Amino acid sequence: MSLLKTQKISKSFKALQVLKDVSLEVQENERHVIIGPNGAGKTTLFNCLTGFLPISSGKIFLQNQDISTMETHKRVGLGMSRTFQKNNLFWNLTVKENVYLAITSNKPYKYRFFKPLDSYADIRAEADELIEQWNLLERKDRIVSELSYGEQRVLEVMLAVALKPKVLLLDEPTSGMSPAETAHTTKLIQQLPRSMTMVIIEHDMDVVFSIADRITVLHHGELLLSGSPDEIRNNSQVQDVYFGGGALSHADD
Ligand SMILES: Nc1ncnc2c1ncn2[C@@H]1O[C@H](COP(=O)(O)OP(=O)(O)OP(=O)(O)O)[C@@H](O)[C@H]1O
Repeated sequence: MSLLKTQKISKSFKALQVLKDVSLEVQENERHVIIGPNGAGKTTLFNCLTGFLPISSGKIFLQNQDISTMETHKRVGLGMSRTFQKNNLFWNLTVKENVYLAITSNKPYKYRFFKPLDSYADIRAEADELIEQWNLLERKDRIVSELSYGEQRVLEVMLAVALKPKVLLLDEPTSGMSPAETAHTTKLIQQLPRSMTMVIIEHDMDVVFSIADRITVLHHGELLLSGSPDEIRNNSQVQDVYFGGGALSHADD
């Protein structure tokens, strides 16, 4: 069953058409990676899916519900969570405090403002487990602005995961990470529950081919091809038009 579907969506910024009749289907439990050259329209597609930008035409469905004009916070309420290419964190709070806030935003309202969040044992335990899994234990009490860029990216992915979304949208999750952070983050993404459907924009082909069940190639705002990793790797149009031939052969499956 398709969880997230677009029907011929287009997006223009004045005279510039950035998305052209994009019809994309993301199946439930799928890890769907969007690739394409710089400026292909990948982030714009994410902004349209999540409601940060209104589409110019077409329709978007989440679990068969038409969400084309729905506000972002309502889409979040239906189970969408995303990260941004640039970090979107509470800079003056600690790592731990950022995690507490992400976790409580997903819980029924029982956490009162006059009681510190870390006095709740259930929140503390859930936060500690996440922080340890994502290798940020030593940074737990640091203010976010003191972390390295790579650590901030790790934290942002972790916060999106903490919301336990139905569909997780990650915009270049490993960009700016060190090779070790990239490897660790890729492994953790692979280990996330299958019930968490994912749409991921990624440039690093090793990461793409180690995560993707299905890949969509965007080119000049159009959907060039959606297919299995092998279909994408072996497609001559993808090779010639986008990768200039041969570039995909370096990636491991
Ligand atoms: N708010 C905006 N106003 C005008 N043009 C925009 C806006 N946002 C994006 N664009 C343009 O839309 C095109 C696609 O941009 P987008 O960021 O979606 O591409 P991308 O595939 O995500 O690229 P990259 O891989 O470099 O992140 C670019 O030409 C960009 O300049």
